[in-house]
Amino acid sequence: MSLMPVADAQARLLALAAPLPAELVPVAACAGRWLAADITALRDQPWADLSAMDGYAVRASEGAGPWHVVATSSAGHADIPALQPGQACRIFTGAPLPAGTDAILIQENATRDGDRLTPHDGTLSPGRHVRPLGSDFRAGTPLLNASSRLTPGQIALAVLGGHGSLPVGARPRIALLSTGNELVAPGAPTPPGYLPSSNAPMLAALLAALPCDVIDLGIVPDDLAAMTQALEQAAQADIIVSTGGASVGDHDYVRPAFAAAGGTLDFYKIAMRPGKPLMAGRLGNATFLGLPGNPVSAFVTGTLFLCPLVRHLAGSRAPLPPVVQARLAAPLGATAERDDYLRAYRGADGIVSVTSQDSAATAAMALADCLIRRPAGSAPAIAGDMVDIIPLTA
Ligand SMILES: Nc1nc2c(c(=O)[nH]1)N[C@H]1C(S)=C(S)[C@@H](COP(=O)(O)OP(=O)(O)OC[C@H]3O[C@@H](n4cnc5c(N)ncnc54)[C@H](O)[C@@H]3O)O[C@H]1N2
Ligand code: MOO
Repeated sequence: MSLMPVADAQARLLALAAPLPAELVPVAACAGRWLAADITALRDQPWADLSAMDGYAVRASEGAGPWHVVATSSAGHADIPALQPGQACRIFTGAPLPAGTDAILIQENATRDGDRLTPHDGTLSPGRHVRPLGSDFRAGTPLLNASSRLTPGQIALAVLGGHGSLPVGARPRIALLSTGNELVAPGAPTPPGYLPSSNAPMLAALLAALPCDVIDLGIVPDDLAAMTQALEQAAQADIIVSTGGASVGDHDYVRPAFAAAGGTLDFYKIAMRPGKPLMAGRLGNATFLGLPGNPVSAFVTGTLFLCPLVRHLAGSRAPLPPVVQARLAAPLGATAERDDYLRAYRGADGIVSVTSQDSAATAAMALADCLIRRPAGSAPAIAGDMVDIIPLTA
């Protein structure tokens, strides 16, 4: 089987499943979700001409005063009587200006003696310290576009626009399966022949910044029947992810088990390093992603395939990780027939690839804050060359 280019494999993976249906979610739970519809303001903001300061509402044309303070306006009250010439209204931040006033004299700039109010100087322009009705937005104004990923600021805007719930893409459910007779649970004793299973906690951490629910189904032994049963059980989820058992060894049961469970494989083996034995397909209503077992390979393929799939199902229309250009601090060798995704970090003099690029080298991987993408067939690069990098952020 020939190796599939990374971009083709990403496109095929995303084509395997449509975004999940939208659901109406209370605003307090909408952070990081993708909007499923355009959002329009249901109210004017501010709802009236409001004071931006604590002080007195007056008529600016009477700037020299003095005024007679006859009323009080505070936030949460709407029925303030209209003022006559020569009258002022005590007012607090966020309160509506009475009819007949058009400016705020802040209290630090005035002297009050009983009901008599005198400004310290006579200059006051209309609109001073006033937030006019609808100056933030008017009812009917488009506020947010479908497919935006909701930020804290956008949530504030939607709430002030009158929305208590928003239509957002549903949270994909992701079932994780770790395969291998050699694996024990994190923190469990590791007698000779055993090692702690790190892939599921790593993937859960990778997904923690995305709106999704992770179900860790634990460690499955290298056994066709056990793996087949585990896959059938996992098919309740929207996405099934396995790690390990993806290669061609005698104990690599994931592909035969996937077939035995009734799955349809869409592609296998990608032209990338690390991550070559990646596979994807459909099993029932779930999309299946089989990641290689090496911890670094699982991390890189999790970043380039699993996270985009989750974003796509959750409603993102640009689910692939952004690629940016950056300057190399040190030379890099040529690449062969696969794209290289080098673990690297952004140093003071540019991008530095970590010392070991072995797909089992977790100590080196843990130093990385970006991946350098080097296409197959690249010539050697020297310090100062520009390269593509993928920042390792959610
Ligand atoms: N003859 C060939 N051998 C291999 C090829 C090949 O093309 N021909 N491909 C190599 C490549 S590339 C990779 S990547 C690995 C992937 O192998 P598997 O997906 O089958 O992974 P395993 O054999 O199950 O495990 C590999 C390695 O990773 C450790 N591992 C597995 N799961 C976990 C886990 N949850 N936490 C921590 N570490 C884990 C496992 O113990 C092995 O050391 O195949 C190459 N071989
Ligand atoms: O393609 Mo493998 O993931 O190099 O170790």
